[in-house]
Amino acid sequence: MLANRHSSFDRNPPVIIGGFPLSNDVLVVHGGTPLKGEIRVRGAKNLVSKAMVAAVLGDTPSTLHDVPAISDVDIVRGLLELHGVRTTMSGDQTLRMDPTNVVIAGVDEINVHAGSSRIPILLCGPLLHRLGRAYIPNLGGCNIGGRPIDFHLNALREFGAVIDKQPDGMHLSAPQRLQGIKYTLEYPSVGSTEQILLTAVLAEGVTELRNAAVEPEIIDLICVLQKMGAIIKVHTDRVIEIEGVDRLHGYRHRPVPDRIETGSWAAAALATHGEVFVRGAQQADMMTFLNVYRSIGGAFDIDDGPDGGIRFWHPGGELSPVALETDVHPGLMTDWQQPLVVALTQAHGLSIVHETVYERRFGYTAELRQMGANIQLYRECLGGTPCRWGRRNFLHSAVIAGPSQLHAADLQIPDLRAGFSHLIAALSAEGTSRVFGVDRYITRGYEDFDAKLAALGASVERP
Ligand SMILES: CC(=O)N[C@H]1[C@@H](OP(=O)(O)OP(=O)(O)OC[C@H]2O[C@@H](n3ccc(=O)[nH]c3=O)[C@H](O)[C@@H]2O)O[C@H](CO)[C@@H](O)[C@@H]1O
Ligand SMILES: C=C(OP(=O)(O)O)C(=O)O
Repeated sequence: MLANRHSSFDRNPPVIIGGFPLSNDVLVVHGGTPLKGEIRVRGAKNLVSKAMVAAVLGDTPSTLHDVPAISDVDIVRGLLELHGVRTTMSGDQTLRMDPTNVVIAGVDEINVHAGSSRIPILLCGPLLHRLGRAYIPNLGGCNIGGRPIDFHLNALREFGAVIDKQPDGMHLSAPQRLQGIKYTLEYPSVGSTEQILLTAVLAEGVTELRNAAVEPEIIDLICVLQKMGAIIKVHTDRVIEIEGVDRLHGYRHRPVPDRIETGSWAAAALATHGEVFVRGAQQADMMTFLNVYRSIGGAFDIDDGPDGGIRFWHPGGELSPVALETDVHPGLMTDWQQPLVVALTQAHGLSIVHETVYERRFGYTAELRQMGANIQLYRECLGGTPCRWGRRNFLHSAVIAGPSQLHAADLQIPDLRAGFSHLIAALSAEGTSRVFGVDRYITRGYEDFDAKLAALGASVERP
């Protein structure tokens, strides 16, 4: 039985007294110690889970190396198993997936995964191709905005899928082989681009996708699909062309490293005046982050030899304020925003952060304010570019006045990256904080973070 902390939590919510769950899902953090040492990042959460879904498209087994031990991987593994894909994980975190006998899973079994992650919707195309029908439970993922799935559903309908939306999930069928489409995304959504890729590769004819997302994890998914036998051309200006083929086989793949985890530890090094070597991190996909890091006053050094990585540190002196906008790739990734904001509470002056990808990704700043940070939220687009959330009553711009001496607090984590940013804040604050919800949220995307914190000399304990 695979671990699924989310669904078991959802079915058996802990007793809550005084606003905090009474469980051992808490990390006690004695702040004030600079993080110093080395940790390793594995394959990116946002590629590994999609590559696992891609394995369903093949008619022979696939092997994925360097899979992180995170709960999102457990969830997708559980979903694949329910669909008859046999999975085995070896000691070095290599995952083998055998999709020879894909079956339709029971609705009740699948609903155990309702609300657990965003990944189930990506199974639509692969299951429709393999079985002619699919059942997709309601999605989960971080609560950072409305996160509609209209682009996914519109595209699937154009491919020829019939969709029956029910309160507890979606039943889909493909009365005949899905057909290639010409589709323009309203916004370069990562998930919708992956949906279209995973559906188009086995559809009949050519699919032309315009305004596609081109995040490094998407390019890596295209590499996976190409290894499986797909024909995919990435043109300039966000145009992707997919020539449908009749069959795909298994793949063997080593994923791109997790650039979000890398950025998170980098921000932690800066906020705690520390020095962290992130083994496995690669420069190319971190370029935008590295520019921002340097502008703030952080230092880094790149070792691009075999088994190299990136060393991040606070070089001493004052950190500088910056004006940032999150954006689709190659812009500054939204998932870096939350850890970076904690580092910006230590910069001297006013920083501006305009979140243009999600409309509600600043909720976590309430706890930072409680710790002494000076952060004001605004409905206006404070960056250079008006975004989709301007004039629509969303607090999606932040002004951070620093530096602030953070002090300890009890913190309730609201989502994955916010959780890591709360952890960074607690590590850099004076005194002892309790961070609640670490197992529920942080394990979604950070492998073995207790051990990594210990390796970096953090003073943390489990009560
Ligand atoms: C598992 C995974 O890979 N998650 C990542 C993925 O999320 P995810 O794939 O869910 O994010 P999207 O890129 O799809 O979402 C971006 C924006 O598009 C909107 N949208 C999306 C789909 C749709 O049908 N309609 C619509 O309006 C969303 O509400 C959001 O405002 O990309 C995000 C943007 O890089 C990252 O923050 C997430 O970490
Ligand atoms: C938003 C994130 O993930 P998800 O899309 O899985 O909720 C994230 O990884 O920060």
